[in-house]
Amino acid sequence: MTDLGREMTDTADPTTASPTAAPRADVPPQASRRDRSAAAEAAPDGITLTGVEKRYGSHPALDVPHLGVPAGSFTVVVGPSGCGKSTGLRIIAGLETADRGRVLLGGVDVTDAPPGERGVALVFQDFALYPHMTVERNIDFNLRLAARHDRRSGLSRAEISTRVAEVCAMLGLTDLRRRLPRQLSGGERQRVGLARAIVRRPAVLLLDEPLSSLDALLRQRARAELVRLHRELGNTVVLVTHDQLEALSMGTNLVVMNGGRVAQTGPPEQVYHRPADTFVATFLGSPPMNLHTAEPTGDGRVLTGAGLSARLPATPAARSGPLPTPVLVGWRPADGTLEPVNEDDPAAGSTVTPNSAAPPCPAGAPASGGAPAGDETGVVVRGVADVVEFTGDGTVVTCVSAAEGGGQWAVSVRGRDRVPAVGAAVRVHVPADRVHLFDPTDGRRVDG
Ligand SMILES: Nc1ncnc2c1ncn2[C@@H]1O[C@H](COP(=O)(O)OP(=O)(O)OP(=O)(O)O)[C@@H](O)[C@H]1O
Repeated sequence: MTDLGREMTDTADPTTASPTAAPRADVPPQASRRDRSAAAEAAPDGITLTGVEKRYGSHPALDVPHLGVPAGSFTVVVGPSGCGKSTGLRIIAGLETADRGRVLLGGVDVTDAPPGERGVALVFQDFALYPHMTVERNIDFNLRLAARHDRRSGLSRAEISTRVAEVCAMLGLTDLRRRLPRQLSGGERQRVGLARAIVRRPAVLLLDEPLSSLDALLRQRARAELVRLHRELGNTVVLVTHDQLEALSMGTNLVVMNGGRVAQTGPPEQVYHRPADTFVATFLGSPPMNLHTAEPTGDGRVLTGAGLSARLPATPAARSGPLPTPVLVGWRPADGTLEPVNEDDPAAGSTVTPNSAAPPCPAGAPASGGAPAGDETGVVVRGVADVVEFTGDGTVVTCVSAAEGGGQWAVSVRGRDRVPAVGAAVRVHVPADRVHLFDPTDGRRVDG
């Protein structure tokens, strides 16, 4: 038996899926495998889940009434451990069967199709490589298999060799090409798994934490390469991650999951700046969004809480009806600006130490310790610096509220701006357009 002949007996591995691509919307569900694959190569398409539910025993792992992954998008799925991210990916790949619901790839119902016929490539966190094959053979295996099956549409030896060389260079594997998987570190094995999937240029690429074992530098490189690859291929990528930076920076589309459900979807900027509820608001962003309980007074434009006062604009965009009482006031640590503390402020009296060569606090800023001055809108919070953490490109100052019951909150100080010393009184202003309002009873956003 030739090498390839021996390798071909190993094709039971579902993670290698089909060497072709995903089906297309204009191909009917009953289309043959060959038709689906040919159409898919011409135009990759999106993914739709409808009414998908999955339980393990009595535990509901996934409950997705509807989720659309746009064709050609780079969709990042993020959420806490155990929220159903991998289960969803495995159901799309056909490695897991949903209890109910349908999975459509490019409008074609593949719910009952085996993994190998779905035209997707899936890369796991712990991708299983063929132990008896070198790195190079692991990577080019599916391409050689496809070429062997279909000599007309398969790639030539030279084309395969070029693609493998490209992908090895991209993932820093060139010098490891002759090694066996057992001679690689965990991170190197993971890179081979990734190379093996992307070398096929699949129309749908599913990535389950594919970068988690890489060191910071390689991870940064692989991130950029994946984004570039997606731009070049225009395929549909779904990447599962725990990593905030990956979630916000890599994708064109973000899916935030919580407890088996989709909490919010949309472009990353939109989800970050307009979180639908307190879960999304506090899950995305580091440090997380600060939340304070406050009571609207008068016409609802003025809010007061422990160590907090706020004045909202007269006509807040898209807000309908009165605010709930109490209401949760949210702001991101990076949206707050340190202001000078008035000597009369009950929390004042401590000093502020400058960073070396740092500019002073903003000149001309209102110096009152209470509500935003004059007609100014926004939120003012007051507290005492408790923990000061240097993060490289800034500093995070965690403060204890100036008033009892106001809890803790954090403000990010950019670059070399002045940083309060531990124990210093701190006053932070947040502009009105950076303030988020939520209903404490269900956590839903109430300001549009
Ligand atoms: N084979 C299984 N048997 C029983 N329970 C399972 C099985 N697979 C997953 N689960 C449970 O289903 C839920 C969802 O698991 P899943 O692996 O999809 O979560 P996840 O969001 O990918 O988590 P992580 O980020 O930790 O990988 C979890 O509570 C998990 O314990």
